[in-house]
Amino acid sequence: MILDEIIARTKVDLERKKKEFPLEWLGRSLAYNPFPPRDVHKVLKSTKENPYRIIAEIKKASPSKGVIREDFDPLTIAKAYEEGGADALSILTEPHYFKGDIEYLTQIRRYVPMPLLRKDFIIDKYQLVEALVYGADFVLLIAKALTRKQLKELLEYTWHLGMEALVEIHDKKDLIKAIFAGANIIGINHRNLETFEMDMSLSERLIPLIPNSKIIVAESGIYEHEQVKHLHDVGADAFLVGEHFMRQDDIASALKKLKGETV
Ligand SMILES: O=P(O)(O)OC[C@@H](O)[C@@H](O)c1c[nH]c2ccccc12
Repeated sequence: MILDEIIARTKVDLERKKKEFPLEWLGRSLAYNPFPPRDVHKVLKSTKENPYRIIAEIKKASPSKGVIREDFDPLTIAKAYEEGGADALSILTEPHYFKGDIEYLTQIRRYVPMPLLRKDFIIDKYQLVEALVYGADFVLLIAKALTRKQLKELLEYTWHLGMEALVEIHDKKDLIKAIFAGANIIGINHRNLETFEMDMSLSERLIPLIPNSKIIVAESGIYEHEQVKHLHDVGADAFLVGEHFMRQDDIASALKKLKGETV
């Protein structure tokens, strides 16, 4: 199972990092944290003026597609996303399967003003402190990768650090976990992380079960404005889009088009 494999690899990396750079050291640098986390609720909640909130993803590769973008410069991509009007950015930091790098967070945070999501397989508080130190405003927590207790603990520690979390779900069981943990932002991933199968109707089936107060993010497999419109009609506030943008020459125009603007 690919999710288990990625998590096993993440654990190995984590043990190594904890030895090389213990949490106490990492925590110490926070006394001078130059990157205080910013509020993401306002940015992600759909409004009449700006109904389609876009979280634009920076991702070089994925386990299902291999390398998606050869000519990969995270800063150039971040600028194009800013120009296109992205509301937030999702930065893959997982190094082996997605060819990400935690340093991208800091580099991008210094370069563009949008809030940043650390997109990784978070299973330990250490990674949350790391996210904060490197400049993330919010983090991904995958319900399927965590027990109820772990999810709740990691979510509460995320808030303790002043950040927010996008809690990702793929079925009713995950949704119950997310609600139980108290998630404010719920992401519905149309892609099954264990089989890579896509189910674009998942949002319309799960959204009616989610309390109104939550911010809802539709994730994966989004490439055209019609989909965004439909997902917004069924209740999504924001849209997480990666591969479609990564395959464009003119990323800024693609983003505007996805929002339904004429370019
Ligand atoms: O590239 P896409 O199909 O637009 O999907 C983006 C994003 O949803 C996807 O990268 C993603 C969603 N959840 C994840 C969890 C881990 C890694 C990646 C993901």
